Amino acid sequence: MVLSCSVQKCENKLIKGNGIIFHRLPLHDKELLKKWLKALKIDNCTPTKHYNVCSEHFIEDDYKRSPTGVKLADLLCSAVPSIFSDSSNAKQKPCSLTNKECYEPVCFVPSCKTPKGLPLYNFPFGDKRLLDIWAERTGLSTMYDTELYLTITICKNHFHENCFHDNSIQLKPYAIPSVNLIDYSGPPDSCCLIKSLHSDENSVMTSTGDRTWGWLGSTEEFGRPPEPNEFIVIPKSEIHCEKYAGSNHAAHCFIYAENNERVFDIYNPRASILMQLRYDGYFGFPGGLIDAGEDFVSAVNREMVEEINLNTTIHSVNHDDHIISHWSEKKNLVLHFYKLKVNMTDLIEIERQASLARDYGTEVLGTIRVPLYTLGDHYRGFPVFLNHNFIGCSRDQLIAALTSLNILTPEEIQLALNANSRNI
Ligand SMILES: O=c1[nH]cnc2c1ncn2[C@H]1C[C@H](O)[C@@H](COP(=O)(O)OP(=O)(O)O)O1
Repeated sequence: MVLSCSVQKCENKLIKGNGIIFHRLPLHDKELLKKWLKALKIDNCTPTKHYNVCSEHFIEDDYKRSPTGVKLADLLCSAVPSIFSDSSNAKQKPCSLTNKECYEPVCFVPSCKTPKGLPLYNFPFGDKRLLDIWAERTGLSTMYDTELYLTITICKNHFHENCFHDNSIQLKPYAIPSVNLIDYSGPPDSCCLIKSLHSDENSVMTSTGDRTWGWLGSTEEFGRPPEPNEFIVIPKSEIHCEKYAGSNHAAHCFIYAENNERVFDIYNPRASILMQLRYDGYFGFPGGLIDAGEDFVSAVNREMVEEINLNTTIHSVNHDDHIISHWSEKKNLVLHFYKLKVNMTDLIEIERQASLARDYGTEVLGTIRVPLYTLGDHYRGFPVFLNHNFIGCSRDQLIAALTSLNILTPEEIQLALNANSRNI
């Protein structure tokens, strides 16, 4: 069905490139709605969201402007339609959005002077959440029917180079604009890795074109077994530097409590540390990928709510809790690691709450404690644990945290690393 203007005698329709856009009745604002209904002479009807008023019924001044004065597609919150074919009081020129400063074939972004011939991209009108991010970053309201975005384009100059398939102008599936935008000043993003964006499971492919991964598709390569020395430590002072701006980032957390209560009457556990069994069979820490526009600390706190149901009003991580960051050039992935110290009573409560988490049973198959002691054969206990499979650089993170927090001495760690089942 073609969207058309509901105003009497107006025959405007949504046609790509005609520059006419449509507005719904302001159903959320009673006072304003009354004014619209009166102006539209429909105050005796029940207003519905299917009533559309085209831009021909508004004056220029009804529209918002960017800081540089370019007219936007968004109405001011006081705007009321006032131009009708039988109207005698139309003092100003009607808003004809066909003018070239905003609409095709130019880039929608305010103040962008698209050089001729630069590729233009349509808004992702098929994906509501992705659309919201594009809209927020370009200063466009998402109040409209998504069809309206067909008339608006954004040029190549607003995407980081990592948003494109190799040597092409084809955008990757979850690319988001992040460059040269007045309404966005965060780091340049390559791709938006918000899981819930992956709405059409079957269409999500891995980088090798395999369609069997559902919404894991776009991130599955991060979980591939690392090559020796693939992850290198990056100095704290460099984690925000330009070099890593186009990388994907993830943040995970070392939750621990001091615990010297003897196990089996003999072993001192030193500390209780939480790790988790992941959906892919690896051990890892709670945490995850950083969403577009999110900072590392907010991301790790959010992920801990999703994965272990952490009550972040009681326990949360802040910037000072950073332990270490690693980078894999091959995966274009930066992994940040934080600490969260709690007392034993709280740690037990965190374990209890974990089974109520949103991701429990799907991404997370259980919370575990790391055995830090070594049994009488010098192998079972911590050495065996270190021989399991760990995701990403989580084994290195575990060792870095144990060392930097003085939970085990470097010698104790080395002993465990050297311990070998062949010696028993
Ligand atoms: O605990 C970890 N330590 C270091 N790297 C990790 C850890 N867990 C995962 N990773 C790596 C490898 C993963 O593919 C990416 C993304 O993390 P993940 O937790 O899987 O992210 P989501 O929950 O899917 O957002 O980081």
